[in-house]
Amino acid sequence: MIADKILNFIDGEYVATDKWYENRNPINNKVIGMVAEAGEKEVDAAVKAAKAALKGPWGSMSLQKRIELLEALVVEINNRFDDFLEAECADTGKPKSMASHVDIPRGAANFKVFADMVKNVPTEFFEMTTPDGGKAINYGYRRPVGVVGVICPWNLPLLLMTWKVGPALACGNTVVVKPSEDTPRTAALLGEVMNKVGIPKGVYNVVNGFGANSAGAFLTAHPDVDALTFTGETRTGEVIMKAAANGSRPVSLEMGGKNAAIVFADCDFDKAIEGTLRSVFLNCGQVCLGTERVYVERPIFDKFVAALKAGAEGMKIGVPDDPAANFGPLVSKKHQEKVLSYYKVAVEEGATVVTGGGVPQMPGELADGCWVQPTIWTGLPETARVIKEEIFGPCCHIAPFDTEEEVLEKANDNKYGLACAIWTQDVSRAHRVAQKMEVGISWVNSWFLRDLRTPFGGSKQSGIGREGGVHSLEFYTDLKNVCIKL
Ligand SMILES: NC(=O)c1ccc[n+]([C@@H]2O[C@H](COP(=O)([O-])OP(=O)(O)OC[C@H]3O[C@@H](n4cnc5c(N)ncnc54)[C@H](O)[C@@H]3O)[C@@H](O)[C@H]2O)c1
Ligand SMILES: O=C/C=C/C=C(\O)C(=O)O
Repeated sequence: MIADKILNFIDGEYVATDKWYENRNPINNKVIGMVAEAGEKEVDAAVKAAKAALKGPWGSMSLQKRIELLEALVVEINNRFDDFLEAECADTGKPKSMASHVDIPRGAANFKVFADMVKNVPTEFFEMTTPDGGKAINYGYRRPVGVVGVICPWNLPLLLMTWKVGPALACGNTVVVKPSEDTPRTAALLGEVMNKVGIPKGVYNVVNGFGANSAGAFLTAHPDVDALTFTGETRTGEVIMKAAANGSRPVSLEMGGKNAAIVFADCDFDKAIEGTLRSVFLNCGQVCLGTERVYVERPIFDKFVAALKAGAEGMKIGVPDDPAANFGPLVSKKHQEKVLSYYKVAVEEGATVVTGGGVPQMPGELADGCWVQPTIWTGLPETARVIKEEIFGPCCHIAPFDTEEEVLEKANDNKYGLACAIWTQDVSRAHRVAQKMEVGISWVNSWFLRDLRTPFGGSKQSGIGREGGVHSLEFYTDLKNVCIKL
């Protein structure tokens, strides 16, 4: 059952407001619900509830009990798996075949991994000699940072929200989440799960709305929010960083990308094609780690372009319930307009359109949806806008290269530095290139293979800070030292 009213979740209660906005289904752009937009009053109530919860049962709860609650959350998310799947696919239009393997399982795993982490990771201890010939010991201990504001994007809504809420709660914080205005459903549903397993009131709060002059800006400006964690566009991250400067609050920013795939002639060709098809087209290209620039060593360039074209043309476009579909719509009309404007720019810049470049013909009411074709270009100079700017759509440019130095120069010539995929069977070259890439995450002969204990984040304008594993503990706790003279 898809809810037709999506409410805020404040202090354990669902809260309506007198301001509503439309929630649309991207497959046909039909209104399928109304979202209660939080104003300053509701954001303030959510932050106050989160602050009070730190002083209530949550703040005094033993670590063991907290871990048990997080483990219960994992079980309950899995019990409600189909509800989360329905909600996520209604908001995004993505194929259920994908969301049931990526989005929802990771929604649960993001609680499990950080419950294990806080159980198993020790803090540091140092013994020292003192000037009088005696001894002192030092030990570190971690305290929650407090109320964490969590600002989320729309591309992997549950996955990216729990990626921050999981460690925040594991470390004993409370949160106020601002989901993307386009995808509020799974964050709201998680409130039911929190209540069901007995997470105390006020620990998890959700406020709906937009960015500027709405819930996003009210949350980031609130003086009782102690830290801000954000995933989204680089320009928005900069605005949030400015807001965080008031009160010297810490920020963690996971932002845009313009990721390269580098394909050497010695690669396992079929695996490189299969991996690049995923990295360009998964989630209709709406993955921050996705490939939008492909560099292929010249001896296999023509063969690679032909095979990627065949793969793109073999994508099965369809609605979430179609079990064969592996390619859904973009998230909104606004995003469809943005991606199509880049399709136009590519042609104006002189690209050869290898495949796609427009809107697929869809039957009946689906014709009003946010569909675009999988698209491949060749023939552009490196200065072209579609090679430099993040599009966040199912498209890539493929260029040939002749030497390792040349491809490193080109792949690194971008303001973003999130991720890359390197395809080669030469192990020395794999390490060499991976380490020279100016990115936070290099995949070799794979893509989006995630071990949640590893550092995750972007270099250059793709981010500030790392989350994942112990790195999340660094952000979500205040590490203190106690020095004791013996
Ligand atoms: N690096 C990563 O891990 C990662 C992961 C996913 C997406 N992304 C990036 O996210 C972008 C797509 O997501 P998006 O379009 O939702 O991003 P966005 O920046 O437009 O919005 C993200 C969130 O910020 C909120 N927001 C906007 N303006 C705000 C303001 N002034 N104050 C407070 N909040 C504000 C939005 O309402 C939304 O909830 C892409 O650039 C993509 O690369 C990065
Ligand atoms: O769209 C961006 C994907 C980000 C993925 C993660 O943050 C993750 O896998 O933890």
